[in-house]
Amino acid sequence: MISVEGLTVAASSPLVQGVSFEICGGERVGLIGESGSGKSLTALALMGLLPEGLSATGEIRFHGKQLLSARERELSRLRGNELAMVFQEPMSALNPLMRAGRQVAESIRLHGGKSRRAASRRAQELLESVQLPDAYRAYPHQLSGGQRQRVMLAIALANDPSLLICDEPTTALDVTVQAQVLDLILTGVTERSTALLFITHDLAVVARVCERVLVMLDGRIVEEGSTREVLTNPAHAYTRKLLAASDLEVA
Ligand SMILES: Nc1ncnc2c1ncn2[C@@H]1O[C@H](COP(=O)(O)OP(=O)(O)OP(=O)(O)O)[C@@H](O)[C@H]1O
Repeated sequence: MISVEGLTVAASSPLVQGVSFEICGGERVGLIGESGSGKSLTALALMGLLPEGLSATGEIRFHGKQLLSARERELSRLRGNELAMVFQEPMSALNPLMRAGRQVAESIRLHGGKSRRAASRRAQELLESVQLPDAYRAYPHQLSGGQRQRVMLAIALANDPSLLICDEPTTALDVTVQAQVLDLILTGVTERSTALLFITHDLAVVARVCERVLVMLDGRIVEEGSTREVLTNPAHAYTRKLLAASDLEVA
């Protein structure tokens, strides 16, 4: 479904180097590694959203299409439709002046060609599916951090994407809220057979959510395997260090 081959992201020097991996339809893959290891830049390169001044080389194929050489018009057609992303900070991704329900509905209308009425109805259903039945008319500032992140999830899943990328979606939330948002992500992708690339530095989250895991260090993938394999029998010294530093108990 998506395959990344020799992805390098560079400013004046390389920040991500020769990264290769594949994600199959419906597969849930974790991307772990310490701060600055290149996880977010890898995700942004997949979305075609790298900050100015950074350039990507290599190959990213999504359903056979080359993304790195795709025109912006093609990429924006894919984003929010086939390819969706949830960021760490929902407030910066939401429009503060637009009611939550309308933001979900707009995302449906932009890609789905539904009538205004049908899109509003679907937006309400999506808000119910993330357990926010009363949020349609709320503005983002009237919602809590966890509620905003659930609105973002409803927007990201609105058009049944084939790949959802989550970049530390629960890091800014309270622990109890984290678990709820994680469950909703898991349910949302499972129901749709959406593949998931989940970026986190929390191994417990990986153990709960992901079937396979990629470990990044200094811009490269240093280990990959099934979550169980990597967490019970890590091959790379860095992965062993990550495991030792976590309080994860792997049976
Ligand atoms: N716009 C930019 N220009 C130059 N360097 C950048 C830019 N964005 C990120 N970097 C650098 O690239 C490296 C990788 O950053 P990235 O954000 O991908 O790390 P990360 O693994 O996602 O970290 P975190 O867990 O803190 O989000 C870091 O050293 C960072 O300082």
